Amino acid sequence: MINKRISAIILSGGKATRMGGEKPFRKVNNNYLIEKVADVLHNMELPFVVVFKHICNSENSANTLNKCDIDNQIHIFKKYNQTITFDILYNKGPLIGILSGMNLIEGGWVLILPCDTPLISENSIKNIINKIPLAESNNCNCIIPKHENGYIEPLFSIYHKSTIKTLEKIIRSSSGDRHPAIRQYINELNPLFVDVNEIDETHKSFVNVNTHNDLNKL
Ligand SMILES: Nc1nc2c(ncn2[C@@H]2O[C@H](COP(=O)(O)OP(=O)(O)OP(=O)(O)O)[C@@H](O)[C@H]2O)c(=O)[nH]1
Repeated sequence: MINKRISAIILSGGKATRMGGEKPFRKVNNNYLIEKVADVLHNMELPFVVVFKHICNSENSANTLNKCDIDNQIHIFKKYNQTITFDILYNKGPLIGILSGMNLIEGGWVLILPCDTPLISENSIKNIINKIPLAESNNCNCIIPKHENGYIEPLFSIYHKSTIKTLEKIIRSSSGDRHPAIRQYINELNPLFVDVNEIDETHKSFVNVNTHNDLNKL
């Protein structure tokens, strides 16, 4: 049984422009893409919040979710019996997804996962969660996998709920159409960077699906 101080957020919004939209509900074999990630969390008995895109499909608030979106979202709610929610702002990128999910989580550590990593393994999640005691003893408030070349995996990371104030500040100060940068969030935190090989030596858990070609290769 996983410690209840840990919850997860599955980021399931975004425009998915490279895929032509609707990334969470693209079919992989007989499952939706998002179910690959949700199944792993479900098997681990980790509570989670799924954050879908803002209920308006455009700046025009009259253009809201269609029936198919809603049916798919209800399917996820019924299948896992976990909270589903929506971005509180339109088109602001993954940070608004994290904030929208964190708003519904009482406290503790929050594992952030994208919906588009169908090769994610239970072991990789256990490995990052096992870094929490080290983060706590070093007063770190997030745990971020890092590759040898310096590339980081901020959407397969753990953040402490106490970082929500920093997140709100960054989102509030962002302007125009540009998405607030996740790097800016991390720069204001005290991260524990961990070698990706300690999380998943195959790196498969970090492989994300962006195009139809990526989907066909699975
Ligand atoms: N809730 C939420 N999730 C997002 C948002 N933007 C991206 N994501 C999620 O973050 C993960 C990585 O997304 P990307 O592939 O970088 O962006 P995308 O918008 O899905 O796709 P592209 O438009 O092709 O870049 C995916 O799981 C997305 O569902 C957002 O604005 N809100």
